[in-house]
Amino acid sequence: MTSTAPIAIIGTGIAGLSAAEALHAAGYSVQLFDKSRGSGGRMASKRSDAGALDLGAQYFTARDRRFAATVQQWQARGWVEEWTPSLYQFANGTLNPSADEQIRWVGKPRMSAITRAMLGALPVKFSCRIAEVFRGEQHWHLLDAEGESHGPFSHVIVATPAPQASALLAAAPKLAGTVASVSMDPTWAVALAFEKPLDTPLEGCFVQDDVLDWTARNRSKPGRDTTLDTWVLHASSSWSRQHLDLSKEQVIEHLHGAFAEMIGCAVPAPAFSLAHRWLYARPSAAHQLGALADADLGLYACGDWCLSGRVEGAWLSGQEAARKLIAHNQ
Ligand SMILES: Cc1cc2nc3c(=O)[nH]c(=O)nc-3n(C[C@H](O)[C@H](O)[C@H](O)COP(=O)(O)OP(=O)(O)OC[C@H]3O[C@@H](n4cnc5c(N)ncnc54)[C@H](O)[C@@H]3O)c2cc1C
Ligand SMILES: NC(=O)C1=CC=CN([C@@H]2O[C@H](COP(=O)(O)OP(=O)(O)OC[C@H]3O[C@@H](n4cnc5c(N)ncnc54)[C@H](OP(=O)(O)O)[C@@H]3O)[C@@H](O)[C@H]2O)C1
Repeated sequence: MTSTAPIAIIGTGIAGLSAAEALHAAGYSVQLFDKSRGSGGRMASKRSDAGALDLGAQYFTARDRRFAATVQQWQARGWVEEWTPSLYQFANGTLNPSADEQIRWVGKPRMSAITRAMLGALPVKFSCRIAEVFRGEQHWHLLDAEGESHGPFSHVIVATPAPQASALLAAAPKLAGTVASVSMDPTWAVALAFEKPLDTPLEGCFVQDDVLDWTARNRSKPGRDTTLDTWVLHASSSWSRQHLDLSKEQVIEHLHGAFAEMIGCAVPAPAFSLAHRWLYARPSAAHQLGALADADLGLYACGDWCLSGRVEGAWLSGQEAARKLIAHNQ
C-alpha cells in the first residue's frame, strides 16, 4: 500500500460493497458513502405495512464461476436461499406454466440482507449525497450536498448508476465521457397486498405485454411475511419511460388493471398498495467495460452498467475495480 489515507467508495449497492470487501480483505481501509438511509441500492427492501418488500432486484442468477463460489459462501452463512417459484410466462394474451432448470437466489429474509451482511462493520456514512469529487495537493476530497467536506482519501471509487456517476468523475474527463455514453432505463414498481390469498398457483411470471414485464408473489420467497398475499409488479421499460411522470396513484391503477387481466383469477381491491419509480433501473444495453479506471489519478468507477445490468454484473464490476486498484499499487 502506498498511502495510509482510506479509499472512498461512493455507493453501498452490491458493486460498491463488492469492491469494499475485496479491498478490505487486501488490507486497505475504506470509507463508504450513500445518499440513502441504508445499504443495497437497487437490492434494497422497502419496509411497509405489508412487511419488507423487494421492489428492485427480485432474484439473481450466478453464471460466473467466481460469483457462484461467493454465492455458495453466502448460502453457508444463511444470507441467501434458493427461490423455486411456480413460474409462468404471459405472452400473446396467454398465461402458461414455464418451469425451467435455472437456479435463482434471493436474500433471506429479504433482499437487503445480503448488502447489510457484506457491510458488516465497515465504516459508512448514510444520508450523505456526494456532490463533488475533487483533488487536493496529494489526496482526494469529497463535498456532500450539505456543503460538508470529507477526506483526505488516497483513491475514490464511484459505484453509482452511470447517470449519477458523470458529475462525480469530472476530474477524469475520459472516464466521464465513457460514463456519459451509457444510458439507463426506468422501471415503475408496484406492490399490491391482498387480505385473502389470490386463487392462483402462480408465484413468478415473465410478462410480455404493453404494460407489465414481471410479477412475483412475495410470500413464495423464503423467510417473507405471510400475513398478507403481497405481489410485486414491474412495468416494462418502455411503459415506464412513457409514463415517467404519472402520479403513484395512477401507476398503481394501471398496473393493477394489467395484473388483473393477466393473472386469470379474481383480483379484489388491494388492502395496501405502493409504487416506487426506479429512474435508473437497468442499462439500455449490456456493456463489456468491466470497471473504469484512471489509475494514475486514483479514480475508479464500477456498477452493473459496466457489464450485464444484473446483480452478478454489479458484483463482478466491483471486484474488477478493486483488482485494478490493487494491481496499480503493487
Ligand atoms: C426494478 C428492478 C428489478 C431488477 N431485477 C433484477 C433481477 O431480478 N435480477 C438481477 O440480477 N438484477 C435485477 N435488477 C438489477 C440489479 O438490482 C442491479 O443490477 C444491481 O443491484 C446494481 O447494483 P449497483 O451496486 O451497481 O448499483 P445500485 O444498487 O444502484 O447502488 C448504487 C448506490 O449508490 C448510491 N448513490 C447514488 N448516487 C449517490 C451519490 N451522489 N452520493 C452517495 N450515494 C449515491 C445509491 O443510493 C445506491 O445505494 C433489477 C433492478 C431494478 C431497478
Ligand atoms: N425491471 C428492471 O428494471 C430489471 C433490471 C435488471 C434486471 N431485471 C430482470 O432481472 C432478471 C435477471 O436476469 P437473469 O439473471 O438472466 O435471470 P433469468 O431468470 O435467466 O431471466 C432472463 C430472461 O430470460 C427469460 N426467461 C428466463 N426464464 C424464463 C422462463 N422460465 N420462462 C420464460 N422466460 C424466461 C426472461 O426474458 P423475457 O424477455 O422472456 O421476459 C428473463 O427476463 C431478468 O428477469 C430481468 O428482466 C429487471
